[in-house]
Amino acid sequence: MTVYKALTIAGSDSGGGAGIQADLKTFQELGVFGMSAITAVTAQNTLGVQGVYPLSAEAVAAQIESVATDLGADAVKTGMLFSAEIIRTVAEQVKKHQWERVVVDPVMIAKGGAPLLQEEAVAALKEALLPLALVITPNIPEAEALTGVAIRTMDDRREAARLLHRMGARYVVVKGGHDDEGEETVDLLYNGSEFSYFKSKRIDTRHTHGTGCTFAAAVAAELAKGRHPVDAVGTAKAFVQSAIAHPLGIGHGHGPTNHWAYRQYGE
Ligand SMILES: Nc1ncnc2c1ncn2[C@@H]1O[C@H](COP(=O)(O)OP(=O)(O)O)[C@@H](O)[C@H]1O
Ligand SMILES: Cc1ncc(COP(=O)(O)OP(=O)(O)O)c(N)n1
Repeated sequence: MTVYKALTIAGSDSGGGAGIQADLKTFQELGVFGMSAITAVTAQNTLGVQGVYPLSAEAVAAQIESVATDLGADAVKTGMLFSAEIIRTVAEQVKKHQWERVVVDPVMIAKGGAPLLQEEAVAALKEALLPLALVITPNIPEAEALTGVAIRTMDDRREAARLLHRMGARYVVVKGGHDDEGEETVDLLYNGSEFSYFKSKRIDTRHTHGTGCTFAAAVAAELAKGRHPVDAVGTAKAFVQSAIAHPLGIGHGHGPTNHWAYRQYGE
């Protein structure tokens, strides 16, 4: 039996909806063995982020080395990286282990407004990590912060995607969850020459905590199995749609998505 393996390098969400926890659940649901290197511990629940406790860059590097030198990884996903120092360490590790199937989810701010990346670390993300990404998955505010383009229209999104591709990411997905106009959510994908659009019915719900992590983790899981990035994005869109459409209804705020919905109910 071939065992496909994916490594997530991200923050821990004690509430289980986002971060490392969302990534590992998604890997498992898509039939991929999940491994983790934790960058920061957050005290977090459906009401917000109550605390952020970063690990040292040395601790992050040690976790990655442990995975790389024994188990290996077919794909790698990065999420909350918190500081420029951790970003540079992760970039060095990606290069050292010659990982190519790398998904960079440039996590900056939680939906409730809590910062998960220091402001001065945005430059390091652009310079050190973005050029190593096979797929980058910013939401609209993250694409704006990385490119300086104010995104109001689909044309603006295409412009931001072109710039992100020019910075070195081979496939750019500018997700549409924050564009609350229209009946559909549209994720735009750019491969350097053409655009494709992944559309689904917009679900009217407040239970969207962790959608971005779940989406990027699903892309990484599919890449780990050897899928083409475009097919991986298609599966990720269907996975997250099902996870939002079948909410668990837990917690008192913005609840987590349902990571087993895709397996249980399909798309
Ligand atoms: N209300 C919604 N209905 C359907 N899909 C959604 C909804 N909100 C977000 N999504 C999808 O969830 C994924 C994450 O989107 P987004 O909210 O833009 O990212 P983030 O969680 O990083 O802010 C995308 O595939 C997006 O299309
Ligand atoms: C530890 C941790 N990492 C990432 C996030 C952001 O997750 P995201 O999928 O963008 O979902 P929201 O926080 O925006 O609901 C996080 N919250 N915690």
